[in-house]
Amino acid sequence: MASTSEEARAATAYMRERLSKQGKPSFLPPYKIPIIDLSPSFSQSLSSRKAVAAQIHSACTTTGFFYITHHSIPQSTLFNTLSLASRFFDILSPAQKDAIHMKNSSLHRGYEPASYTTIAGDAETKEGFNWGYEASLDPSGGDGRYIELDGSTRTDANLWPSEEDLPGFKDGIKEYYGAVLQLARHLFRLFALSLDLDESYFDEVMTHPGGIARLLKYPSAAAKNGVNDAGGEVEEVGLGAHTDYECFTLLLSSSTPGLEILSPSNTWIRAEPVPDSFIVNVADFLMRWTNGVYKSTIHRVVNRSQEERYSVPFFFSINYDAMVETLPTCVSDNNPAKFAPIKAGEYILERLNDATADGENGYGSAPKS
Ligand SMILES: O=C(O)CCC(=O)C(=O)O
Ligand SMILES: [Fe+2]
Repeated sequence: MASTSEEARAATAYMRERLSKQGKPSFLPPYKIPIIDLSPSFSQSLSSRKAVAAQIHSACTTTGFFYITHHSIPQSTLFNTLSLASRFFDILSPAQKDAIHMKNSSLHRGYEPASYTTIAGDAETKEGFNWGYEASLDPSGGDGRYIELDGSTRTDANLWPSEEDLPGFKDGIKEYYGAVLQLARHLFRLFALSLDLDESYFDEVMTHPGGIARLLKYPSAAAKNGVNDAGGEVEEVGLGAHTDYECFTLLLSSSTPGLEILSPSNTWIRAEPVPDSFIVNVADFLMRWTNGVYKSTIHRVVNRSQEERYSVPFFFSINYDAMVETLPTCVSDNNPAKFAPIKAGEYILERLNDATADGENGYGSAPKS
């Protein structure tokens, strides 16, 4: 079995190979991203919950991406969160942003200017702000045992703008983060059912879970696009092609499209925004944990519209100190366990470091120079 760093390198090589075959963007719908109505998952009836789990299983073994609707987070919370994102980027001055710059964080937290990351040598257009789990943001209060990606017990990793600079920001973040964290826990119980495991199978590894979230702003195409030598439009990539590293991502976005998914035939498919939904995608740690049964799909963001795009991804991980081995229901004679047991935090940190080492994008992206 490969070592963790060999695995990280293999993941990067896999993505390069796929991208070398990519076709022109294709916006025909040969590949449909399913929409799953979560309402029955809140029912007392196990068979209703299992029916939702079956849809999750089908999506995770094919597209690796799905939308969820009727997820229980009020529309007003979604709206307020996207407003927080626009306030953060538009109100804070360059000096106020610089005071919480990601360069001051060993754990990739804080403000990330567009120029901070590159994709194939060009700056990505997105601006970001990253933060992670704090027990004070967890409606369950946590279990007092949170550890950081680097194994430390520090509680000061996040870099927040001051209340004076951005009144109400931290309270708004707390409301959103708490809601999305509880939704992720609910979803992970459905994931357990979807994998033929007891519904409570993952409960003990989500008591102090890793959960990085980001605010992202992608400027409009009008603000960014130039014209190339042949007179065609130059397309600027907002966020380069990547897979996510954790268990799964819950993505909230404004109504401006931009997210694209690499289909099995290596064409880019647009994920059109669905009102009041989240997009959920399987990430690499869960793909590994399920022995490759659940698919972590390559995606990127290109804002081709005349409007800005705002998005707020939440990357749900289990407790970073949890040791996992391949799920028993994902191993068979035809599909023997491919991966060695591993600690969640160790895997994610290795992937972040690998992304940093080769100077490419991804959460934890490398500085440009
Ligand atoms: O902004 C988006 O729509 C996607 C963001 C994303 O893929 C990421 O941050 O990993
Ligand atoms: Fe992503």
